[in-house]
Amino acid sequence: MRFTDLLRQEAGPIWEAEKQHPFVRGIGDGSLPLDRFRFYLLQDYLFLIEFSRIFALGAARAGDLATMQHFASLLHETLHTEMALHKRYGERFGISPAQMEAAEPAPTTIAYTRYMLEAAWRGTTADLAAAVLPCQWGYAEIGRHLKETGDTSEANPYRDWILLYSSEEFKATGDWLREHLDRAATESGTGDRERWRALFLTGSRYEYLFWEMSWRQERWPV
Ligand SMILES: Cc1ncc(CO)c(N)n1
Repeated sequence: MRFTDLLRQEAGPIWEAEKQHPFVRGIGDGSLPLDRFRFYLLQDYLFLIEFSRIFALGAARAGDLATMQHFASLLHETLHTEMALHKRYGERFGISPAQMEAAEPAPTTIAYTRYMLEAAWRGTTADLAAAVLPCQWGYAEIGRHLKETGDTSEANPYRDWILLYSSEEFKATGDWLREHLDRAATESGTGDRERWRALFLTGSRYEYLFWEMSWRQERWPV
C-alpha cells in the first residue's frame, strides 16, 4: 500500500466529517447562506496568498528541475486559476480584489497558514507536500464528491466552485504531490514518516476547522 493511502485511511474520519459538514453540504446543494460564503471567500483569498508562498518555497527548495517545474506550476495555478475563481465570486458580491486582499484574517486562517508555512520553512519538499496534501487532495476529493452528489445546475450559486475543484486539472496537482511524498517515503526512515503523518493529520484537522470557521464566521473575541 502506498504511504499516502495509509495516511488517507488514518485521516478517514476527519475527511468524512468534512464531507458531512453543513458548509460543504450547503455548497453541494446550493443552500449555503451567501453571507457565510462571502466570509469564506475573503478568508480563502488570504489563505491562497500564503498557500502560494509555500509553493514558491517548494520551487526554491527543489532538488531537481522536474520538482522545481511542478512547484512552479502549482504556484501559477494557485495564483492565477484558483484566485481568479475567488475574484469572480468577489465581483458578484461587489468586492474588489484590493478589498479582498485587505480583509482581516480570522484566527483559524492565521493558525492554519502559519502552521503550513512553518513546516515548509523548516523541512524538506516532502514535509511541504505532507503539510499541503490535505488541502490539495482534500479539495479535489470534496469537489468530486459534490459533483457526484450535489447540484451542478445553473441554479446552484456555488456551481463554479464545484466545477473547478472537481476538474481533472486540479486533481492532477494533488496527484503529483502524493507521488512526491510516496517517493520520499520509500527512501526514508520511520522518524521522517512519523513527522509526515503528524503533518498530514493536523493539516486534515485544520481543513475541517476552516469549514467550521466559515460556518460560524469566526471573529476575534476581543
Ligand atoms: C482552506 C483551503 N484548503 C484547500 C484549498 C485548495 O487549494 C483552498 N482553496 N482552501
